[in-house]
Amino acid sequence: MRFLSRRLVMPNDLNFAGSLFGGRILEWIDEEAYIFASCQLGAKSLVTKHIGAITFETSAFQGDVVEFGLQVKSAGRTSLNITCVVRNKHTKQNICTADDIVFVHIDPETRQPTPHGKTKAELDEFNFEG
Ligand SMILES: CCCCCCCCCCCCCCCC(=O)SCCNC(=O)CCNC(=O)[C@H](O)C(C)(C)COP(=O)(O)OP(=O)(O)OC[C@H]1O[C@@H](n2cnc3c(N)ncnc32)[C@H](O)[C@@H]1OP(=O)(O)O
Repeated sequence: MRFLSRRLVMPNDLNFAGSLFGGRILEWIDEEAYIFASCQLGAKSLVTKHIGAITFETSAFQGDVVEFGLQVKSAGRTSLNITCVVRNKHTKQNICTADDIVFVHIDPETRQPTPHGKTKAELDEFNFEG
C-alpha cells in the first residue's frame, strides 16, 4: 500500500468533542479514493457505487497530519475495488480503514456502466505513477 497524500486537521474538521469528525474522514476517503481510481484507470467518469466496511480505529486531533494509503484490491469489467487506510503521519497509528470501496466507470452521456479496459495485473504492473 502506498501513502500518496496528506491533510492537516483544521478546526472546522472537528466534531463537538474536539476530535476529527467521522463524516469528514469519509468525505476525504471518497475524494482520495476517487483520485486514485481515476489515475489508475486514466478515466474521469467514475462514480462511487459501494463502500463495504469502515472501521474507525483511533482519533485524530487539530494540528495532526493524516496520510492516505491506497491500493487496488480487485478490478472487474466496469468496476474497481479499492482499500484506503488513513493513518497519523507522525505516530503511524491507523485512524480509519475503508475496505471494498467500489467505483464504477460510466459513460458520461448515458451514465451507464462501461468497461474500463484494465485488469488487476496490468494495474499492478504499471502503477508506478499511481
Ligand atoms: C463543505 C462540504 C463540501 C463537500 C465536498 C465534497 C467533496 C468530495 C469530493 C468527492 C469527489 C469524488 C467523487 C466521488 C464520486 C462520487 O461520489 S459519485 C456520487 C455517488 N454515486 C452515485 O451517484 C452513483 C449512483 N449509482 C449509479 O448511477 C448506478 O448504480 C451505476 C453506478 C451506474 C451502476 O449501475 P448498476 O445497475 O449497479 O450496474 P451493474 O452493471 O449491475 O454493475 C456495475 C458494476 O458495479 C458492480 N456492483 C454493482 N453493485 C455492487 C455492489 N452493491 N457492491 C459492489 N459492486 C457492485 C458490479 O459487479 C459491476 O462491476 P463489474 O463486474 O462490471 O466490474
